Amino acid sequence: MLLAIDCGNTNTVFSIWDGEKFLCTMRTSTHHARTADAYFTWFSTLLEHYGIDPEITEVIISSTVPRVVFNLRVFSDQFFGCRPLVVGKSDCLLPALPRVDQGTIVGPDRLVNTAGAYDRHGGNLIVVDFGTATTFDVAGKDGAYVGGVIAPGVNLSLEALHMAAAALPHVDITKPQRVVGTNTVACMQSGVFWGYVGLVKEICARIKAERDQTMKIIATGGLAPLFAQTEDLFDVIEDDLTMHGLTVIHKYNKENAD
Ligand SMILES: Nc1ncnc2c1ncn2[C@@H]1O[C@H](COP(=O)(O)OP(=O)(O)O)[C@@H](O)[C@H]1O
Ligand SMILES: CC(C)(COP(=O)(O)O)[C@@H](O)C(=O)NCCC(=O)O
Ligand SMILES: [K+]
Repeated sequence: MLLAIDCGNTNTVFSIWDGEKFLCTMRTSTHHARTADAYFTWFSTLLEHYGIDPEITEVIISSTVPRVVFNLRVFSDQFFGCRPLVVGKSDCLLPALPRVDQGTIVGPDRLVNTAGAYDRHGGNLIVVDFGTATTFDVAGKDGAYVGGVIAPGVNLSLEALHMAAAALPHVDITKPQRVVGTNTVACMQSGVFWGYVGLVKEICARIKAERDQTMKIIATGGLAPLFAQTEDLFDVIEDDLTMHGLTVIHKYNKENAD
């Protein structure tokens, strides 16, 4: 079985893929100093809780935080006796090569999102991922990553207000009832929520105009459903898109290994 690990700047998600479906998904905060032993203690406790005893023989990792890869490699080697495939490393093949400026290192999560979305929907796509950053990943007709947009994440924006302004509290995002807030929290939520609705609409419209294409918009990340509540921002929401992309890349590497 395959263990797929998606490490973002905030959370690290582990999913076990039995070849047909995900058996379980587990989430922990991203912390580069977490040791292989600590991962295993957490991992095996949750497996026991779910009553799953999978035989993991392969591991694939996508990490936007380079430093965590070391301990995840040790985890993989020590507990499953295998060398993980790490997206973005030269020995990890991609179904389609990114078309970006020479020397640019694309976030592996964005390459994985693009591969996962292309596998499900074909080409000409915009993937909107509400993570620590909000990213727009554009897939060309052949499924290659052809560039995108990086904007501050929703929670990061709220946190930045709190950090920089003495009178602004820590606030969780929610859809405000009205645009005009009548208290500080409502004003902040309005600014970020409606600001993001506008940001998503404008960026997607401009991408479509620039590429002169109709493009399907796929949203992923925990906050995608919140933004879908209001307007028709996305064609589809898929919370398992990054994990699906990892299985696609893993399969491609197995089939094309020499
Ligand atoms: N279902 C959810 N509801 C509210 N906030 C969420 C949800 N899922 C994730 N978040 C928040 O969204 C932000 C990004 O999380 P995540 O998607 O895990 O980011 P990353 O992939 O960059 O680690 C974090 O601040 C996280 O707490
Ligand atoms: C843009 C990102 C910070 C998003 O990371 P995330 O929100 O998933 O933690 C990550 O994809 C990254 O570090 N990218 C490198 C630069 C690039 O993709 O062009
Ligand atoms: K992400």
